Amino acid sequence: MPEPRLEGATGRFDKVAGDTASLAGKADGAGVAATDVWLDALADGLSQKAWIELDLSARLPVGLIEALRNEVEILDRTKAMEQAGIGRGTDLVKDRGVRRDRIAWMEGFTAPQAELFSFFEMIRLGLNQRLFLGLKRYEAHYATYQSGDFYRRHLDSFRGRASRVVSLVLYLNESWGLEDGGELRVFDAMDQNQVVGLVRPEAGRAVLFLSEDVAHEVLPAKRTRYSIACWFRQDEVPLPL
Ligand SMILES: O=C(O)CCC(=O)C(=O)O
Ligand SMILES: [Fe+2]
Repeated sequence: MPEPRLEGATGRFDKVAGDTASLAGKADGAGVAATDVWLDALADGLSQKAWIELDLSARLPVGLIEALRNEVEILDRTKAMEQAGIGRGTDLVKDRGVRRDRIAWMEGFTAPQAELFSFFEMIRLGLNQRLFLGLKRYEAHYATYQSGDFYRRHLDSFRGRASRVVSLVLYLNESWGLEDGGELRVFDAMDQNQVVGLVRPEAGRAVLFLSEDVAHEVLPAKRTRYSIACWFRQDEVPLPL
């Protein structure tokens, strides 16, 4: 019975679905229904194969990707980005043999970040409603990989920690060619030696995957590569990853 389910979905979702519709420039019922169908596809992708590749360029407000790229370019140029590590707090290890990117955590205060955060919030609620994941919040950072930088194969979360549950990576790079390298290599959730995807970090492309199950790796970039990584988490306060 699809109708009652959809009605229930939009009912519980009113505020967020409304935000999304206005983000997409259509505040009508069709916009809300289209968002529901899209969220269904995300949930299906995660539950069936643990990861999904997306094109968010038409889903995000016009100009947002460019505005975010401008922000990260400024952060990068002003040396406001810090060497990324592995782990958190006292467990944080900065190992340049594993990852070489630099990051800047997002606070959501600038207009582009606030718009992006309302989009993340819509995804958080949409996934909770469909997959009962109990995602309480999300955290996000910009990342820059300079030419030669990489991030070796890893999982974003360790099983059983109930911390990072769903990962989302959004790319911000215009005209990224094959010769630019820097693809995200995605491994099978069941067999970490089997490559199941190679995602070019082109502006508007994104990947969504289960943080505990899907190993992935950033191949060496051959020019500066900008992205945003976001993690939807089950814990209220940051626990070690
Ligand atoms: O930028 C990417 O493609 C993935 C980054 C990543 O795996 C991470 O930050 O954990
Ligand atoms: Fe990762």
